[in-house]
This record gives sequence, C-alpha cells and structure tokens, in this order.
Amino acid sequence: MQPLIINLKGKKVVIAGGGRIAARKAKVLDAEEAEITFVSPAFSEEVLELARKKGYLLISRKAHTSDFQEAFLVILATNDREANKTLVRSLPPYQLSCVVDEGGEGNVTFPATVRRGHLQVAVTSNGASPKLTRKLKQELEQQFEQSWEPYTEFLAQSRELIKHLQIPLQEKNELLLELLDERYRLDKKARQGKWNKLQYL
Ligand SMILES: C[C@@]1(CC(=O)O)C2=NC(=C\c3[nH]c(c(CCC(=O)O)c3CC(=O)O)Cc3[nH]c(c(CC(=O)O)c3CCC(=O)O)/C=C3\N/C(=C\2)[C@@H](CCC(=O)O)[C@]3(C)CC(=O)O)/[C@H]1CCC(=O)O
Ligand SMILES: NC(=O)c1ccc[n+]([C@@H]2O[C@H](COP(=O)([O-])OP(=O)(O)OC[C@H]3O[C@@H](n4cnc5c(N)ncnc54)[C@H](O)[C@@H]3O)[C@@H](O)[C@H]2O)c1
Repeated sequence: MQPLIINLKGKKVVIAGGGRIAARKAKVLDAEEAEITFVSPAFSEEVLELARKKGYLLISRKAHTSDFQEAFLVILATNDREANKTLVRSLPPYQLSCVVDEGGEGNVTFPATVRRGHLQVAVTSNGASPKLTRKLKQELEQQFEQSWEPYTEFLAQSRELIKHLQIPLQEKNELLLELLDERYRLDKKARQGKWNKLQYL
C-alpha cells in the first residue's frame, strides 16, 4: 500500500452509515472541506449536528449503489457486513472506497495523523492493529510538540525566499540545510535573526 497525500477540498464524499465511525470519518473529511452526503436509516446526534452546521445532505434510508454515482470517495460505514460487502463490489474500479469493517475490501484506509503546521506524520499498520496505530500516534504527539508549528511555517517562508534568490544552486542548498539546525525550531529569536539576514542576500 502506498500513502498518497490527497486534496479533498470540494470533492463529493458519500458515507453509508450514520453512527460512531461515520461521524469520526466525517469529522476528518469536514476539516478537509469535502462535500459530504450521508445515507443511512438512522443518524447519531453527532452526525445530525455536523450536517446541520455545515449543510451536509442526509438521505434517510438504506444505501443503494446509485447513491455513489458522483462520489470521488465512498465510505462504507454501516454496521451491516453484507451491505458493506455488496455495496463495495458494485463500485467501479476507479472510485476510491473505504470499508470500515473490512479494510481489505476497499482501496483506501485512513491513517492516524499528527499535524503540526505544515508537517503531517501519518501512521498505518495496514489494518493489522489499529490499536498499535493509535498508540504510536500518541507517542508522536509527545515527540512533535507545539514548537514544530511555527518552525514549519518559518521553513516554508524561508524556502520560498531562498528559491528566488539570484545565487548559485549549491549556496541555496547550503542555506536550506542550515535551517534544519535545532536552534531554529527551539528559538524564535534565532528564526527572526535568520529571516532578517535572508532579506539582504
Ligand atoms: C487510525 C484510525 C483512523 C480513523 O478511523 O480515522 C483507524 N482506526 C482507528 C481506530 C480504531 N479502529 C478500531 C478500533 C476498536 C478497537 C480495536 O479493535 O482495536 C479503534 C479504536 C477506536 O475506535 O477508538 C477497530 C477496527 N478498525 C478497522 C476494523 C476492521 C478491519 O479489521 O478491517 C476494525 C475492527 C472492527 C470490528 O471488528 O468491530 C479498520 C480500519 N481502521 C483504520 C483506521 C484503517 C486501518 C488503519 C491501521 O491499521 O493503521 C481501517 C483498515 C479502515 C479505516 O477505517 O480507514 C483510528 C485511530 C484514530 C486515532 O486515534 O486518531
Ligand atoms: N474502521 C474503524 O476504525 C472501526 C472501528 C470500530 C468499529 N468499526 C466497525 O465499523 C462498523 C460501524 O461501526 P459504528 O460504531 O459506526 O456502528 P453504529 O451502530 O454506531 O452505526 C451503524 C450505522 O449504520 C447504519 N446502517 C445500517 N445498515 C445500513 C445500510 N444498509 N445502509 C446505510 N446505513 C446503514 C445504521 O443506521 C447506523 O447509523 C461496525 O461494523 C464496526 O465493527 C470500524
């Protein structure tokens, strides 16, 4: 399995199911600004509230294959094994699909992620142990504490500036490498000083 970083902004995502797992996936997709539709005979309070707040469509019945026609990504999150299995088999091979109770039946699984500014660390166990994935995520949350947020912003801005400097490529690479020194992450003043120097190159 190959991780891909995917832009879901404005993409149609159809979720079959309206329970705990449907809500958990929807929260992640909502943060990515996807356009979500839920199809389910019943919806949890959490799903109802998210749909109300964001104007997401709720279709109150069992899911049919035709519900997924325009979807970029399909999430099969019903608690009915047979329904998830039949629905995923009916999808065309080019559609992205996540089957939450039998990961191997779809072509997409969700990793656990830790985000700090521009940095994102994703963990997967390929379905072997979601508990291990969760544990590693918690360890990464400790390792990558808040300092990484302003630091990755500094790296992004500095790189943009360095890219456009009229200096030899080798010098650009040396400058970019130097920014990886720990003091720039740990010390705001060091960042500020470096940023000021870069302006005059
Ligand atoms: C990472 C995370 C992201 C997310 O969900 O967004 C995620 N599962 C999380 C939690 C979690 N999952 C499960 C429990 C209950 C405890 C337990 O059983 O351990 C808990 C804990 C909880 O719910 O609190 C059980 C479970 N999970 C799957 C199955 C079915 C199967 O075996 O295929 C079953 C058995 C169901 C059953 O039989 O009842 C399948 C999948 N779960 C995945 C992702 C994908 C593989 C990722 C990987 O392996 O790394 C995959 C393949 C598909 C998918 O869902 O994308 C999220 C952590 C979020 C976080 O903490 O940030
Ligand atoms: N992937 C994961 O991380 C993970 C974690 C735990 C459990 N699970 C599995 O995910 C599944 C869902 O779990 P849950 O906690 O959200 O269950 P839940 O009972 O909270 O919700 C199930 C939802 O599916 C709906 N539903 C049932 N049949 C349907 C159909 N034919 N079409 C559309 N909707 C239908 C129900 O109305 C309900 O809203 C379970 O099979 C569970 O074993 C997955």
